[in-house]
Amino acid sequence: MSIYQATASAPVNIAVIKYWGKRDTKLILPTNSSLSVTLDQDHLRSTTTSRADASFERDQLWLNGKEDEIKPGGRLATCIAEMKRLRKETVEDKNPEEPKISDYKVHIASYNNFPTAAGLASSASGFAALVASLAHLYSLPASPSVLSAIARQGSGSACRSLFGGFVAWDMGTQPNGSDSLARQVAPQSHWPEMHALICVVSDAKKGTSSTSGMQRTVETSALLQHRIAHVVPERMESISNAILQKDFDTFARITMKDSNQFHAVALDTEPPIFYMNDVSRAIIALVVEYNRLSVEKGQGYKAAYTYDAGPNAVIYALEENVKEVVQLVVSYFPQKPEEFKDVLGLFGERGSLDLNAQAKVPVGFNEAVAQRFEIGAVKGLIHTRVGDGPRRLSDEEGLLAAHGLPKTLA
Ligand SMILES: Nc1ncnc2c1ncn2[C@@H]1O[C@H](COP(=O)(O)OP(=O)(O)OP(=O)(O)O)[C@@H](O)[C@H]1O
Ligand SMILES: C[C@@](O)(CCOP(=O)(O)OP(=O)(O)O)CC(=O)O
Repeated sequence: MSIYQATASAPVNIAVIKYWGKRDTKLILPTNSSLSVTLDQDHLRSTTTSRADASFERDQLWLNGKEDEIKPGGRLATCIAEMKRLRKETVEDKNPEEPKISDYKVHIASYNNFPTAAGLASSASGFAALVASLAHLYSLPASPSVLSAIARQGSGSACRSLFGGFVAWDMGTQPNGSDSLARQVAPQSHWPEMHALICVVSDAKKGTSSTSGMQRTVETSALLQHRIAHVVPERMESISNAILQKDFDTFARITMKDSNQFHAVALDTEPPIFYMNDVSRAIIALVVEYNRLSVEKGQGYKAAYTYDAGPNAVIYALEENVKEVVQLVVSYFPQKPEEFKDVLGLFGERGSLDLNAQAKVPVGFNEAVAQRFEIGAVKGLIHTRVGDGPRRLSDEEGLLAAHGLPKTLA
């Protein structure tokens, strides 16, 4: 008897032009286009196994070993139903020899190798991995662009995780969402020197979810309307060009301005929404001073901070400058030795990184721009880089056991 099963992993993406606001909350159609960098799934990823079987009684999903309810009409149910529809229409109806597995219920097990719902974009990698694994299970001829329209209905930002590299989500104009799709601006190989340092300020579940926060902004913020009409269209074009020309200075300026404006529209919401805290703002001060010094030396901007709907910072920097940026952050936010994940081996045997440094800042750096914090203010640093899109994994890497329940429950 055949086993119909597939496993895929998908990356996280962190936007540099932020998506914030929906014009259609059911189809998840945004009020502005957005653009992100896909991060390397060697470090942060969601892995999902899907299986279809005639014996299954209902669609079920386990996230990190715990069953997550698939609410009728909810986002998970919509994505699964859309994938079954694609299987039926593009495979089974066209070829009667194909098994009618779109009629079977599915069991899905997923695992995030980083904190879920902590502002580290788990919904993005999660829905991208879900859609990618179902696409393999159903042997769909669908392109990443078609799949992006389905992942979008799980979580808007998830549509961008269907591609590697630098990815735009074009807002589209059609009421049915047919042109609200992700598109690759440049592949990972175009600018592999683009690295990212994630400063984990908090890995707790956040107070105001992106979904409810952005709707409140749409309903109450006049500044958001200005952003949508007059700011984002031009920024989308300028940052795409900066990426194509590998112009880090322009990339950094736009990235930081857009993060600032996103948090300004959050503050302009009624009641106001605050996602950043004192630690977030101190990291901004460090990056600003670091760039000031670099511009003074005639070298342009060398680091760019960005914050999503939470206090964690993501700092983009070119590979050649990452060591300096890490050292700077660690000088103000000392780390426990085990909490700096030097996954790319930047510091060898940690020879040149002083995890408790008091004053390891570049010459000329104004140390008064921020106070020095205690161990634990930044709970960990994750160094990663631009990465590729979803990957199909082997059956050995599957998360479901023979009986169709997660291996972790077996
Ligand atoms: N691997 C996964 N498979 C399916 N769904 C997932 C997966 N990971 C996360 N999700 C869904 O995404 C939700 C978390 O999304 P939420 O937007 O609250 O947090 P986040 O994605 O970490 O933060 P943000 O999107 O603001 O950066 C989870 O509660 C779950 O419903
Ligand atoms: C600040 C953001 O990270 C907001 C992400 O919002 P979500 O994609 O999580 O929202 P829903 O579509 O309601 O699921 C910016 C971005 O990723 O572009």
